[in-house]
Amino acid sequence: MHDSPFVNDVPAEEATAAWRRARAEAGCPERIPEAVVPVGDAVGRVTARPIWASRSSPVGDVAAMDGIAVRAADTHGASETAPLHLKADSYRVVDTGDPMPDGLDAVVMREHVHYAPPGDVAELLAAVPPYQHVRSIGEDVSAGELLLPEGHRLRPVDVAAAAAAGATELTVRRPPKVAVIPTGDEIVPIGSPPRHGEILDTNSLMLLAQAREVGCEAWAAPIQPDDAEIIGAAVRDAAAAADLVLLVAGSSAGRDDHTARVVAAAGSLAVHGVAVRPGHPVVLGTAGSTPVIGVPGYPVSAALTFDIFAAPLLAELEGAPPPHRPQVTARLTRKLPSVLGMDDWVRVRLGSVGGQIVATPLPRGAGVLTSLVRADGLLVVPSAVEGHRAGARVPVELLRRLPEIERTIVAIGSHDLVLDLAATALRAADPTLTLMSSNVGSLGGLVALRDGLCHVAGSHLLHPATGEYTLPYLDEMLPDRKPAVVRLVHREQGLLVPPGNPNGITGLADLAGGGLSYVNRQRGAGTRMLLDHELRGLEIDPAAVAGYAREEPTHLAVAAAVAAGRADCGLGIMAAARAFGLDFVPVAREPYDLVLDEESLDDPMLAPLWELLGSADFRASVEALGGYGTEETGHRIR
Ligand SMILES: Nc1nc2c(c(=O)[nH]1)N[C@H]1C(S)=C(S)[C@@H](COP(=O)(O)OP(=O)(O)OC[C@H]3O[C@@H](n4cnc5c(N)ncnc54)[C@H](O)[C@@H]3O)O[C@H]1N2
Ligand code: MOO
Repeated sequence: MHDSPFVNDVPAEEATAAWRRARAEAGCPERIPEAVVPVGDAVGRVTARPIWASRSSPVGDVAAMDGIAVRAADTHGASETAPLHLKADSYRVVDTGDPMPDGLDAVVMREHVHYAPPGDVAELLAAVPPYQHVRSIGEDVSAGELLLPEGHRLRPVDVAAAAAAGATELTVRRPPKVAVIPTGDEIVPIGSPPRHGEILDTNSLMLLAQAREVGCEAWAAPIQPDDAEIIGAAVRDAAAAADLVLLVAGSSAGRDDHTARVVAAAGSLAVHGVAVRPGHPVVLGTAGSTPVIGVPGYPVSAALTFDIFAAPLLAELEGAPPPHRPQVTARLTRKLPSVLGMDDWVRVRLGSVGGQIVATPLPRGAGVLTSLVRADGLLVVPSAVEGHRAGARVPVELLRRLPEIERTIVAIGSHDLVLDLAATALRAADPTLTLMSSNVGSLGGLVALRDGLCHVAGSHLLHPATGEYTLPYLDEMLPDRKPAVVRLVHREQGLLVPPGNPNGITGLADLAGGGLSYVNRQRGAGTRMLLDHELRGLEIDPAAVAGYAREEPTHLAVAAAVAAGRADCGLGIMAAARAFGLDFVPVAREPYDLVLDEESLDDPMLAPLWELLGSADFRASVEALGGYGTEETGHRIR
């Protein structure tokens, strides 16, 4: 395997075991050395020894309330009808926390004491039991008691209790030291404007922050060129100073991918390739007696590699339990294919519909870091499972707190920028409210609504026979529901063309003849149905439109394709043209509606959305996007 440039994927568990054996053989320490630190600096550290109380807290009996200390026996028989009068020499005024005066064993709260003439006689209307309102010695902790075991990550309450129990210093594991080594001739530091072909070193930024987030001391070496000797020297230097080395990129089979060879030369190569996706070309090994991870360069792979391999090792070195995220069961809002033979780590957005958590898979590409940015959870499709059908119940690890997930309006269907605008406005007004919209096309949205997987479905489905939008589909698609329809906007659909409209395109009629290349939307997208409808009207055969078969999933993706010169035109909304500096040739004006269950109209969580749609400010900001009409925004049309 050492000589092969090819990645040889092994199951994650096997990889972990092989790496553990290699670390033991190389003499890697099982634990990080101990350090004695002042209690005040110990939060976040892991105890290397148990913490025993050397002092009781409180150190003696103390008053638990402001009032007077008395002898309980003296108060026998006191009642409303037979008030008891205590002279000044048989009680003492005390405040909370004062040591109990000798011979006195109970406290009467100030509120229950009346002073009778001559002013220092205390009148009690009730008897008190011994030790009323007294905190006795050791109530919190007694000398000799075990306060915390070894292997406990110290929290603010822990260090306070340790100090109360007599500790001034604690024996903990010092923070693990993590060295990050970015590699690659094309990698440039953050802050320098990258030229085409150059890549910003965002992985170092992220990996350092991930290491620090789990309590490590972390640093990054300078970016290393694609040179095995130079990288090897950097690995040896880092290994001499760190508890874990993260060698970034160069992990796969490219001409400049040296990681596996460098690690083999610096110590031992235990694993090259794990059956996880993303992140499969990961390298696990040692350099001297320091563990090394060859972190795949793609950002999502890099982030997940830290989670899957680095974080558990770092916890182990500190003698702490491995990191763990809470898990929930969620229903998938759409089908999720997955390859056999790989654990597939899928990023999902979550919401709660009808009391059930629903999960919408995000884009899978290992370079799509925004998929992790937007993720509320991680769903692992195990290697033996070939994906899931829509509606399937799946386990999801939470990346966001449940109460936030539960306050998420789930919009599925056709996507529109106005929904993004609404999402930001709703969040600005209420930081606990999220509007999540995911794009599966108008038809997909109505299917999700039918199956109870979303709150609202965004739709602009043209019904060719009637020329009406969305409404004619509802009885057919949602026979068991009582759908309501709220108008979001009218919007202008048109051809997105390069700036200056170099082909002089005037409308869809120009697609006849096949001289222009077109970029289409996916089946089920309202924009595609509009195209088909218009082509029929113009008697143009779709098969004769060059590029009809090329599909993009969103308006913005169509705009990006035109901007990059991959097509001469594509149908989309004006706002997408603006975003990419394209020209726009109007084709049609269509309504874009939100479809929902009638009873959802009264769902308090959705109320801020209806309020927003009625606000003049919001309408003005929609109009400012260009190509939108808001005269019916927020109107219920069914
Ligand atoms: N023939 C094969 N090609 C690839 C394979 C494979 O198995 N066989 N695996 C693919 C997979 S999966 C991944 S993941 C990547 C791993 O790439 P490397 O670790 O070899 O890294 P590079 O090729 O040098 O770079 C890839 C990519 O990573 C990004 N990158 C790299 N460094 C940084 C950094 N410091 N900050 C941000 N981003 C970084 C960058 O986008 C590079 O283009 O290989 C596939 N290919
Ligand atoms: O395995 Mo790679 O890490 O999918 O992108």
